[in-house]
Amino acid sequence: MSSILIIDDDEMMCATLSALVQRKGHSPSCATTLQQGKTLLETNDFDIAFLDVRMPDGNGLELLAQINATPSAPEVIIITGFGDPDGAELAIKSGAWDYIEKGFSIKEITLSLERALQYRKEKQEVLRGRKPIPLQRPNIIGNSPALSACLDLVAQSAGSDAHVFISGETGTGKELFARAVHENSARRSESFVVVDCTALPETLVESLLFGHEKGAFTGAERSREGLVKQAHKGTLFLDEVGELPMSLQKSFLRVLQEHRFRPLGATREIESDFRLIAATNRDLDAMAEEGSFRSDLLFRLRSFVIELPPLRKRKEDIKPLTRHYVDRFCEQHCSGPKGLDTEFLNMLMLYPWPGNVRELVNTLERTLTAAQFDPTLFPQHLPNHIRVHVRRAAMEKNNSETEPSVPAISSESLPKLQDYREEVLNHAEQHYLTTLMAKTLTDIGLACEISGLSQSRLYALLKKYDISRKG
Ligand SMILES: Nc1ncnc2c1ncn2[C@@H]1O[C@H](COP(=O)(O)OP(=O)(O)OP(=O)(O)O)[C@@H](O)[C@H]1O
Repeated sequence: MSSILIIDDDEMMCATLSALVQRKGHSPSCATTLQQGKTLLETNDFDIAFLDVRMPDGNGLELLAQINATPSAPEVIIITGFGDPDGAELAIKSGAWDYIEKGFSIKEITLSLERALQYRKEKQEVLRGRKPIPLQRPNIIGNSPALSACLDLVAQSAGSDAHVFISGETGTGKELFARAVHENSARRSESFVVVDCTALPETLVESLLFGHEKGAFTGAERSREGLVKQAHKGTLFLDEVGELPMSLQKSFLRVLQEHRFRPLGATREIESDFRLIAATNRDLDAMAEEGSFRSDLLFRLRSFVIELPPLRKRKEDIKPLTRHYVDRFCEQHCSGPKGLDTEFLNMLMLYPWPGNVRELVNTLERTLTAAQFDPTLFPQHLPNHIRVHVRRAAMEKNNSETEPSVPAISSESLPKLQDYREEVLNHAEQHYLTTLMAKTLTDIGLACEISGLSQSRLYALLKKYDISRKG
């Protein structure tokens, strides 16, 4: 039996919800003001709290933080005004478990309550710390604090059946982590079904996801099981969920809530008990704000969030990743092990890797092709664009550290104007030439073209100021 708190100033609503809660075998308590609710929360433990937004003594959402801070921290189901478009958004942003509009049906509220209770039960099982199972992470390389925090989340999610939402830039390992969640869950022996939402053809999307009966549409010569059904008892991985067509988001939300759907042309609904993992590299909050992604679906997807950091924010992982992939490629090509020069590793550390781990892996493969039989990898084996980027960034940094300032003079010992002018000129010339060499990466032809200097004059000036002609 669970304890349910109902905070609503409408006494009829309190009575209706209490009766429903009792019928389901739980114990209800009612509060008709926020203050009463607070007092009950201080003296009792609750599993679920129904919370009305508009209360006579304030806004219910303001109580959310306090509810979360109580020892029992019940899951909160917000009751929003009927047709209040901001209600759902506010509830989502305030961190409630669910929201429901006034005027709800008994079926809706029962479903919401049951799901919240199921979620709480699973969460508590995880928190109670059933014997920790060692995490399976065969293909995930790296031990940086940022990556380890994500692996901790994989371990936590392993003990529950909550939907998982993985965000991160392209190539950060979202699919790899989705597989790790599946491999560590109780569903590991069932299928892991990948749906790439960018590759779903608009016209076939429904039939691909939900399946169809023979003759459901022209060309449907045989009935076909959809991807959602194929994930029965296993995991459904929706990659790039931000690309899910708007037309399908509503029906998918329903499938997510009820785990039932009707294949095209079928007369009866079928069931699929899948766990959902969704991934994206897009800003779904911004998409929800501009109306291209349903905020209620986003709310459902985000039961358990893993945010993968970009590689540039966990540079400690670059070295073990490099060692792992270089060894792997050498083994695949039977070329014997290769050493890694310190400068080579330094250069990898200095590059920002906009394509993240995928870009690093591809780069290493290209590098090994360039290195052929050389036993050690040096910066020279790296693709040009990486060396150019790193060198340029270093030179620009040096340069910005030596920004020119007008040479100082004092009123007591003023130099002759001609001497001072020459000193300022030398100073400016030196700065110009250092910047020129950094910009052109010491390409003398290009430097002459930009500066308008002849090659011999340029050389003379570089010599005068002791500026290197080599990068
Ligand atoms: N921590 C890691 N250890 C080892 N390999 C990794 C790691 N992270 C990513 N990779 C590798 O990088 C490549 C890209 O990973 P993955 O496809 O999982 O990224 P993604 O975030 O799903 O990319 P996208 O957003 O473009 O779909 C894969 O080859 C994957 O094996």
